[in-house]
Amino acid sequence: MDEFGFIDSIKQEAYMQPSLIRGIGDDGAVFSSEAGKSFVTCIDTFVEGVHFSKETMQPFHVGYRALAANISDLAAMGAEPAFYLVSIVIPQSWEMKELSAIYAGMKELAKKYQMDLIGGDTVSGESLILSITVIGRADKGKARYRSDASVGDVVFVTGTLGDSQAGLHILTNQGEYRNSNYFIDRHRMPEPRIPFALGLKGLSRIALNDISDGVASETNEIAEASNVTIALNDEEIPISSDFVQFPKQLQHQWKYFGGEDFELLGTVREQDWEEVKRIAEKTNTRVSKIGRVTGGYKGHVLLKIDNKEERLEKKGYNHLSR
Ligand SMILES: Nc1ncnc2c1ncn2[C@@H]1O[C@H](COP(=O)(O)OP(=O)(O)OP(=O)(O)O)[C@@H](O)[C@H]1O
Ligand SMILES: Cc1ncc(C[n+]2csc(CCOP(=O)(O)O)c2C)c(N)n1
Ligand SMILES: [Mg+2]
Ligand SMILES: [Mg+2]
Ligand SMILES: [Mg+2]
Repeated sequence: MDEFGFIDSIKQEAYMQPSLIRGIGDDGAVFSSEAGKSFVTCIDTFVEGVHFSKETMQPFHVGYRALAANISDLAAMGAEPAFYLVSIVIPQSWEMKELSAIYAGMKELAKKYQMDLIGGDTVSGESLILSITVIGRADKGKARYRSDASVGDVVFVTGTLGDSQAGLHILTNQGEYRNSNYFIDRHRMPEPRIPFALGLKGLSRIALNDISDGVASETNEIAEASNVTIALNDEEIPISSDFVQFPKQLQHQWKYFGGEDFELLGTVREQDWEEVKRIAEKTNTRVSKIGRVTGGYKGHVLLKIDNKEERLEKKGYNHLSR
């Protein structure tokens, strides 16, 4: 199969989004804007040897995880997913059936959110790289920013933290672990929190960020963007029941600095916290209050742990720490 045959093979037979005018097959895709809506776009890249290896993921997971990370950014912006474009760099060593499986992984998740694949690019290269652009829409004035935290807000997080790195650890280390499939799935097939994020549309103000690099890094991002201090409480950080089987030091490392959990971190007014809990229940999403926004130092995160309060540094997965 050549480049054009490949493009034909990944093309959807029918599109789901009514605003799409022209999808795959021309120099660009065309879709119409909608009254009262703003577009939101995000791009993230997924690289063999950096984000995955043949040891940690099957081709299906590669596609699923790469698109999930992008949809998670749409959730963090309060946007409803609509379209995606995929740029793929393909090494000689990857077979056509593996490439089809990558697209099957993306398609499974795309179908869930009625997203259409409307374009991309195909080139050969040395390692497998997927770069995905997603396009979503938010009601005008309702995109959610990292800069919207205010003193007095409740800080919350969805799901449990550290599971993805526990899964990666299981996949790359020998050993017997309880519930290993749960942790492996959390690493390979994270669930973007779209229903929860869209359920919060009614709130007048909420700061949101998604956890790709670890809650320490993302909490610092909100604190910096909003010019506030955020105080977290270690005892309130949610972990899954079998997370305690790992050494204490690894638990600490993974939940604060591990990343790839793709949970949402947010801050809301105290009086809106009940509504957040109601929407979480309605959308089957676990949510936990983990701290408070306070005044004082601007752009700092403090962590109460073992009866001490210390600074939680903006450390975590960083591609350019050299
Ligand atoms: N190479 C780049 N060129 C232009 N803008 C960039 C580049 N890299 C990042 N950005 C922009 O910087 C901001 C922060 O991006 P960042 O990638 O840190 O966020 P994220 O996608 O939520 O996190 P992650 O990549 O860890 O999932 C975004 O506005 C992003 O578009
Ligand atoms: C084989 C293998 N080795 C290491 C890791 C760990 N890892 C890679 S990227 C990243 C942060 C998120 O990246 P980004 O900021 O690009 O979203 C993390 C925690 C992995 N997933 N697979
Ligand atoms: Mg990014
Ligand atoms: Mg993000
Ligand atoms: Mg990152």
